[in-house]
Amino acid sequence: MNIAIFFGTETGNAEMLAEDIATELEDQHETSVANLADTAPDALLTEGLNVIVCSSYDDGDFPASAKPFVEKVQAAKPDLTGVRFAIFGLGDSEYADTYGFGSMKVAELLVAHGAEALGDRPVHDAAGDALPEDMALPWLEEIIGGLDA
Ligand SMILES: Cc1cc2nc3c(=O)[nH]c(=O)nc-3n(C[C@H](O)[C@H](O)[C@H](O)COP(=O)(O)O)c2cc1C
Repeated sequence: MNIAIFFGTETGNAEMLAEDIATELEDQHETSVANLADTAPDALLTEGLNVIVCSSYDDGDFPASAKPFVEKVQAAKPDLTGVRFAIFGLGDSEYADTYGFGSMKVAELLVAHGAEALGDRPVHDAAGDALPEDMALPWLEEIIGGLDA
């Protein structure tokens, strides 16, 4: 399957996780990794799966590298019908009022333009003990397994 992995980051954690996901999947799938900052809305796959890894910043805002993509979607208002995506958030529960809001807002934006969200939207908590890859890889394998079935 073609799997395009996109990351929205401020300080690099989402990029590291995106690379880890690609490394894990590349034996069995065609994978690519791209920064949302360099991504146009029409780069989202309509065949295969889009995986988005996105952190949260400031008051539940998008991280810096996601902002250009969000602005492009808001300006172009693309029809994203046929685009399927799975999204994984990075956050910190110390920001209790805006925990995981960056990934939530990206998901809402894509769905508002017709894309389909697959699975739930886990959020890795930087204040917790779990490693992001230990959460993200089983989550994604389950989603991919559902598509292969
Ligand atoms: C200044 C600042 C603001 C943050 N704001 C939020 C927030 O509103 N909500 C949240 O869930 N996490 C917030 N975080 C936590 C980050 O999303 C988390 O550390 C994440 O792992 C960063 O990933 P990145 O390096 O890919 O940007 C904030 C972190 C910093 C340093």
